Amino acid sequence: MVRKFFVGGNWKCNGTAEEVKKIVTVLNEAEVPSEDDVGNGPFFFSFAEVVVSPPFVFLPVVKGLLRPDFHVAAQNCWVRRGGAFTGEISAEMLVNLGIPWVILGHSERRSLLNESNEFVGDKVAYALSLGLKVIACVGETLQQRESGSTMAVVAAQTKAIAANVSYWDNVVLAYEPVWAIGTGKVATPAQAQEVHLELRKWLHDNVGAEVAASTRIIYGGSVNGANCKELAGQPDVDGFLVGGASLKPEFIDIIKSATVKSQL
Ligand SMILES: O=C(CO)COP(=O)(O)O
Repeated sequence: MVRKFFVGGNWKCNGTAEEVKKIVTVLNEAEVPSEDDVGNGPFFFSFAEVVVSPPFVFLPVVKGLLRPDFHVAAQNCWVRRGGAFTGEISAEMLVNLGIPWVILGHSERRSLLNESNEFVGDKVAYALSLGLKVIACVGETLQQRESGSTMAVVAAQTKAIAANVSYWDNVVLAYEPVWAIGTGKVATPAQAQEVHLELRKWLHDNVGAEVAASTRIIYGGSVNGANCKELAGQPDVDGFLVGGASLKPEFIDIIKSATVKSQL
């Protein structure tokens, strides 16, 4: 089963107009492997799908300047049709601007803005209904991990997402343990693989074998240029959602870790 390696850069609430242009220049000048470089391994992985997610206000400029083989994502969108919702950005607006992807259910929104599993599920449903592709995030807190409830937590989050998906080709599942986000404390490759495998089993048992085999499950949480290769070597890690390091030139090294798949 071909699962194209996926590397997302979540810029979060960072950057000035000048800084954003500089990051785009670095991305545009990067030499990244072609499909030929990585497409001949036993799993026929082709070169990574790269999606960067600037803050809303920079989306048009980034989309306008970014190389055509990389794409952009919004970091959120409103749960239903736009209207009298001050401060919100609707899925219709993203479609209107030609933004193909949206990140939904990020842990920072779940914890800081109280987004529940159901609310995230409703957002997923609405975004998908308009043809947007969704990076849907799940992940446990340190307390949940230490109390042994990691799988129960991510399964409940995934269930609320899955209940709203009928076409899985437009969904990437991002496993982002909260304790690893922005902390410099990355999950070990074994810890990441363990949860990714469980998530794939969950998809197998609750959605179907084909969806489980074809859906990209990506890891996020303190991924950097130094740890990405070992993580990418895990069989059920299909790419990354990168925060801090996506603002730096080492993001290119993370993209290049896609080549690890062809060497497995
Ligand atoms: O939240 C993340 C990506 O969505 C991960 O952030 P860091 O890579 O900064 O830990």
